[in-house]
Amino acid sequence: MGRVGVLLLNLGGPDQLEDVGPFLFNLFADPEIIRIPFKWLQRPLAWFISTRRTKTSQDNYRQIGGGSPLRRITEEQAYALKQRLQELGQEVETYIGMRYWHPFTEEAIARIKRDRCDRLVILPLYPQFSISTSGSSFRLLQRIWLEDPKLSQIEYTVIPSWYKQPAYLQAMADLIAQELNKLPNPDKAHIFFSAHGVPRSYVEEAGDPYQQEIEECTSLIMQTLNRPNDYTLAYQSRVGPVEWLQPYTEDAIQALGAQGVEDLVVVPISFVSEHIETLQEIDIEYREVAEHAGIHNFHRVAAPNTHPLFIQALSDLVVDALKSPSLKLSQVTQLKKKVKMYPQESWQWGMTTTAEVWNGRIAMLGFIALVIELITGKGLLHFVGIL
Ligand SMILES: C=CC1=C(C)c2cc3[nH]c(cc4nc(cc5[nH]c(cc1n2)c(C)c5CCC(=O)O)C(CCC(=O)O)=C4C)c(C)c3C=C
Ligand SMILES: [Fe+2]
Ligand SMILES: [Fe+2]
Repeated sequence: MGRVGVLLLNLGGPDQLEDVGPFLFNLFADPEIIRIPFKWLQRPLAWFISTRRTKTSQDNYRQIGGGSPLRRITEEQAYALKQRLQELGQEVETYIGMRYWHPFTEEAIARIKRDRCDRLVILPLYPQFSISTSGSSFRLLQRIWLEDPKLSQIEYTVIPSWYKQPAYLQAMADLIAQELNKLPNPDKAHIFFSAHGVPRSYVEEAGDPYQQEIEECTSLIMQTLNRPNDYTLAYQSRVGPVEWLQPYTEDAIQALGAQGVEDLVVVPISFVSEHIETLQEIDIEYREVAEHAGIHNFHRVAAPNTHPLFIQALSDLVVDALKSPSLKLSQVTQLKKKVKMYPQESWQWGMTTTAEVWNGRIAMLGFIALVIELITGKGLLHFVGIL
């Protein structure tokens, strides 16, 4: 079979407080994260938003020890996966390609070339597909492949999403059961799935399958868990002025408090490692929301991290991918049906209707921003919540 590599894709996170600004710049400079129809505006806007957001974001990272644990945990997962595959008689080398921070995807590809891999399995560490996560990484890889003809020698296959994988569902069910079993009356607890949100337009206009995959994943986990508990699904981490998938986690927690729920068991559902959204947003911010809503027993289910069943899930995915016909990066968007990656075909240079509408919107926004800033001394983005 030759040399086999497994490329694990993830978002990346700042290792220390000084990294927060440049990390945020990389994130907002990604057109799959902020969709604007003018390429030239992307980087100035990314610079503007990241500069203004850095302090708030640093305060959050300070609360979890001054940096993201994502790199360390992803390295542990990569190591455990390699060990397990070795036990199964499958020698592989694992590589980590982060989208917005070290080790960058480009660095991983350089190592893959240096090691002369003949076969490569591309495995995003996101169980569900979203344009903003796996989609963005696939897009970047497609560009890297186009720019480097040598890469065409590597026989690769992509795993687009894997939220139905049985060992993954069992790992999630086991982690939930562990938390429920700590309670005096486990059946009474309300299980609260908190998924990372995306803007509603991703699903409704761009055809992102994310919401459907999250919903299906949640019910599959509940079936696997096989307990009588009530459950809710809500979406966290909204940023910016537009509407995101609803219900929002904070609203749903308040509604449950008003209904008299006393025990809440929160399950982070779109990530497979601890990071700022679990350690800070859920454990600190949403715990406080729950407390105010009268829910005093707030519990959080651990992320899969290196749970043996989760590592088994990853290794099963790799073994299956090596046996199946290969799936190319260009085939993923077709497979995910009508997903429209940025830039959408209708967005062209010149005076197209879309460009005209956007020119008008931007001019109007600039004017409103100026008036607000003159009256209040604060910029518009402060009010729309992005800063
Ligand atoms: C499935 C997971 C994720 C989706 C979907 C997603 C979409 C998405 N995110 C932003 C903006 C931000 N994300 C930030 C951090 C962050 N996001 C994810 C995962 C998903 N994002 C993770 C795992 C992390 C944390 C990494 C870490 O440091 O541990 C941040 C930075 C943190 C902050 O300032 O709040 C921003 C900003 C958008 C706009 C978006 C969809 C369009
Ligand atoms: Fe995010
Ligand atoms: Fe957040």
